[in-house]
Amino acid sequence: MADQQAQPDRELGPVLVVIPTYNERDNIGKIVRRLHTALPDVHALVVDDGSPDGTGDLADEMAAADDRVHVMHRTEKAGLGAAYVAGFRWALDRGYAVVVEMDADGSHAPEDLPRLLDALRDADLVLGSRYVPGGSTVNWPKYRELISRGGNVYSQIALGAKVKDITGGFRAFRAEVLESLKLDTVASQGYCFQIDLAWRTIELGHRVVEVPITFTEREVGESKMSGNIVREALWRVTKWGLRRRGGQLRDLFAPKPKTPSSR
Ligand SMILES: Nc1nc2c(ncn2[C@@H]2O[C@H](COP(=O)(O)OP(=O)(O)O[C@H]3O[C@H](CO)[C@@H](O)[C@H](O)[C@@H]3O)[C@@H](O)[C@H]2O)c(=O)[nH]1
Repeated sequence: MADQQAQPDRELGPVLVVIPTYNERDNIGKIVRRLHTALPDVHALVVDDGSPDGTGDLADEMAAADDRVHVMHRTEKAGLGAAYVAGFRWALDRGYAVVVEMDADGSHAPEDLPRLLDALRDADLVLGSRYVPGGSTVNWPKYRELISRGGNVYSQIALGAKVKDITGGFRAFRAEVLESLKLDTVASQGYCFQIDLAWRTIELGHRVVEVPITFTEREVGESKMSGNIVREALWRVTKWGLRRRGGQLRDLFAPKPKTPSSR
């Protein structure tokens, strides 16, 4: 069971914030300090993919000095999705009740997390949303906003997803919901991991709500966004969408069960 010190809220239980890192040495200390100023009792797990800039070593020093900080070292850069799945398993094995996704680079404000956790009292997954009233982006290059908005519109059309920001990476899950998502079958590596998990959650009928957040472009370090990440999202969402339409067509043409009056 997770340390009781990690319990910020009697109703929700212990919270773990999973922070994936690749070359975030100049960001990780600051974001964890901000997190613990906003919510002193939550725990943080840094999932580092062998960052060449020494992020993992710095995270080890932070963990040695503060028992609310934990570190998972992975050998090589294997994508955001794989890092999160490993972090989620770690959380579930240790009995955390709430698992949060958050970037290391300050794009997501830890000061917004109390609002996400408040909303989780009446939900199973809370999405920090840039595209609901009150949400916004700051200093994001126009082309990034275009890709992000385009990805959301495409997901709405292909998957019928009703949420406005299915690609965002600041969100809070109830642990039992994560357990239900069949993490073993998650193959998404890049940012489409976000769509994958939100879509699985919606499909299972869990309660998903959006809370407005401000996403602020990082000031230090580089985004890991690439053409491959966009292409992966495109083909996976298209595949899921076609599968969904196939299912709908099958239902439409499936022989109807005979009712007693039609016999
Ligand atoms: N461990 C690990 N961490 C990674 C990897 N790739 C990225 N990260 C970490 O994941 C976080 C987000 O990566 P960025 O590359 O900074 O993301 P972004 O371009 O700002 O994209 C944001 O917006 C996307 C679109 O809405 C989101 O999908 C994404 O999650 C993120 O919030 C950062 O903490 C970064 O170090 C990886 O392969 N392995």
